[in-house]
Amino acid sequence: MTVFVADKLPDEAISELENLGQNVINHPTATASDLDSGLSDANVLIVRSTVVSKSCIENSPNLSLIVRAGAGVNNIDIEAASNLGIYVANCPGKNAIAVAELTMGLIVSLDRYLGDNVVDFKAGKWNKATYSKADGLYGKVLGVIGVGQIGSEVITRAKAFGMPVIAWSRSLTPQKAEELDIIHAESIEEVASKCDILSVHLAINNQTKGIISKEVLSKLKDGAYFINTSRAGIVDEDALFEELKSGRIKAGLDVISDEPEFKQGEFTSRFQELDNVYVSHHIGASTKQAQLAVASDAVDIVRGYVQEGQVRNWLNRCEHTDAPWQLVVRHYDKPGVIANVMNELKQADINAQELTNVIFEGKQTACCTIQLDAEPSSEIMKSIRTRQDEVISATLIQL
Ligand SMILES: NC(=O)c1ccc[n+]([C@@H]2O[C@H](COP(=O)([O-])OP(=O)(O)OC[C@H]3O[C@@H](n4cnc5c(N)ncnc54)[C@H](O)[C@@H]3O)[C@@H](O)[C@H]2O)c1
Ligand SMILES: O=C(O)CC[C@@H](O)C(=O)O
Repeated sequence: MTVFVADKLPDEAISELENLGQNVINHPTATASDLDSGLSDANVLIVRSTVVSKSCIENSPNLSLIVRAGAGVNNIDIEAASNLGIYVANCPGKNAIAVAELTMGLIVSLDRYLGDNVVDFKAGKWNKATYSKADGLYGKVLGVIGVGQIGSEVITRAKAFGMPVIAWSRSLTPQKAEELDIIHAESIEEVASKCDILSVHLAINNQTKGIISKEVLSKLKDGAYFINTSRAGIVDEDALFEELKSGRIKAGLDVISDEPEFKQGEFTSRFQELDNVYVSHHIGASTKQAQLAVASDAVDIVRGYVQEGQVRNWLNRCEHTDAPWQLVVRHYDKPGVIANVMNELKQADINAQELTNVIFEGKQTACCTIQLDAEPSSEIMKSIRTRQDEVISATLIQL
């Protein structure tokens, strides 16, 4: 197989892929436009933030697996991949600690004006007078939106700072909050109005786009900090800009909507004109520790695929087929048995949606489970059962 790596992965990961016997094409500086015209040979594509568009997917005839070496998958056109039966997988949680560390770093930096301290120092200015006005973090309430892998790591670290935590997450119950020793909020607005620092850790999708709305931001206390290390689209960025311009709040952002695709070069952003915002260069995941952990997970996904045909962390699998019937056929393990069962179903225009076949010790017998979109008639069932040299039993289950 050919594995195309369209982003920077550690050298160790490239060697591991080669050691799997794969033909590896390593393109660490690839951009979306490099991929848009398609990859003629690639069977597997590994990316970090590089955009994998519909055009790339539709013009890559041999592509069967896309691995996101990271958590968020909004840079991959998953619908286009699903339409062509291409697996999409990611590496969740492997960079969560790194992002949580940056989150705490942004909070400390805002409180102590660390960015400005350094800029003034390099410019030959001593400014203890201005930078001695930090508030301190102990006892400040941290609001967390999204208690997933990163949100959980942030909570752990906030507690070590002596910061009480109030959180909202779609699956956070009062009981779970009690177990985590945090305060449960009924809504994002409630968190925003009660916290001193609001940090967002949601995945971006149709439901979460713009979820940190103008209204949510307006609920923040005067002097509050807003931290975003998730995705720019989670927040109404125009509303955020206006709040920051008014000087009412401060922000630490690792993600902004005009983030350049290139890794190094000149660029402009409206946030550059504001003193009360620190923008880091989308480096949440970029510690050596996290990159090694993510890359090793990505290689492991490829290993499972090429060696066992299994895709770990498969994201675009249909969770529920809605198949109303399941046919379980225990059978002798010999050629044509499943084909004969499928032929019976085909003649009745019944579609098999998911099919698994497992084999018993001794390799004499096997069991095939088939999910069906319609009920086979008693004649079909009888016909399947009649082949006694092939079929041990055939059972129909309504799901
Ligand atoms: N700055 C960086 O470099 C960096 C690195 C890693 C991840 N991220 C971003 O952080 C996000 C979170 O990462 P994670 O590892 O914690 O992921 P995760 O899957 O563990 O957590 C995602 C959270 O989003 C919530 N969520 C998802 N869909 C939702 C919906 N429709 N409504 C309400 N809540 C919803 C989940 O319930 C969960 O709490 C990623 O999706 C990615 O965009 C950024
Ligand atoms: O790979 C990166 O540099 C960023 C990854 C990060 O945004 C993620 O979602 O995992």
